[in-house]
Amino acid sequence: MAVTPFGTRLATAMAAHGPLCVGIDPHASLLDAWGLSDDAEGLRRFSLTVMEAVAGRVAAVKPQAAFFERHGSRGVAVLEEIVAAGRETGTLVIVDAKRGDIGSTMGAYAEAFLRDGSSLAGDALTVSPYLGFGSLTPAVDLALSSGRGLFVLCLTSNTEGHEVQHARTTRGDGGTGASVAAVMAAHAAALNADATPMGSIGLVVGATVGDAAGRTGTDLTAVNGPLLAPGVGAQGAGADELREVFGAARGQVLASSSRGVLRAGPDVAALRAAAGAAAHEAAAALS
Ligand SMILES: O=C(O)c1cc(=O)[nH]c(=O)n1[C@@H]1O[C@H](COP(=O)(O)O)[C@@H](O)[C@H]1O
Repeated sequence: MAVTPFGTRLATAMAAHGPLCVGIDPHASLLDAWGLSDDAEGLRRFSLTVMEAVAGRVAAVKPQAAFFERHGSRGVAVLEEIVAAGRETGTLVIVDAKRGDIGSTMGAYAEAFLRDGSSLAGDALTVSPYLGFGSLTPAVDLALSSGRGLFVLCLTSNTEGHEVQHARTTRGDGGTGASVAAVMAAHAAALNADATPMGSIGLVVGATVGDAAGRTGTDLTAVNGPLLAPGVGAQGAGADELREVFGAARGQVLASSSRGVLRAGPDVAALRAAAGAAAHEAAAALS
């Protein structure tokens, strides 16, 4: 039986629950604020509480791998539990591991995060294209053949990203070419061509980047794939910023908030209310 592509599954989830992804970022300070120990057991209780609050109620969750890896193998086992919980509850899981390496090694990362049967394989993976977009080919191939997706870093929410992402490439004749971000977006657009309602190769474009897409000549409307927008909430972006950054591309935006929602915990009802409010705000901003 043919698998349903990630882009289709995400579009359905966004239509049902609104354009919000809840980031699961168990910072040591949040574990402490929730009265949990900074160890694998605290991490597990934190993460399962977030899933209890939002699973089946938001379009996606995005566990940030570093916060699990810092607890060693027991932390990674908790990440596996979250991936399994997503599958059981029908909640899309974007594993935010930001992998990127030479193609032969990228193949192994793809096997870990995108292969059917791998305990770390959610529905999509964040990847870094800064070893060259072509180095991601093994991940692109496995994602597309398994009905999974990728979110390729394009214009990240941190200001340090400019020196790489806003830099101009050199044309064959030696003249100044497109920006690096625009080149990454064009690669994604090519992979998503003809997909409906949208393709499975998304981009990460921070909600904090202001008019960066325009300044770098990055055509977000042409991507025809999901645009993951972290930076909502704790990094200061809200409805106005989402509208400014995405303009006519706003229909494909999945706004992402971690601490802005997680700070409402550990009470499940309060977490659920915070996620609902964030989803409502994102929907209003992006409609
Ligand atoms: O890929 C990401 O998710 C990401 C890209 C980016 O440009 N900026 C960014 O903040 N993120 C992630 O999004 C989350 C933001 O968390 P909050 O600032 O707490 O909402 C973190 O897990 C970041 O690693």
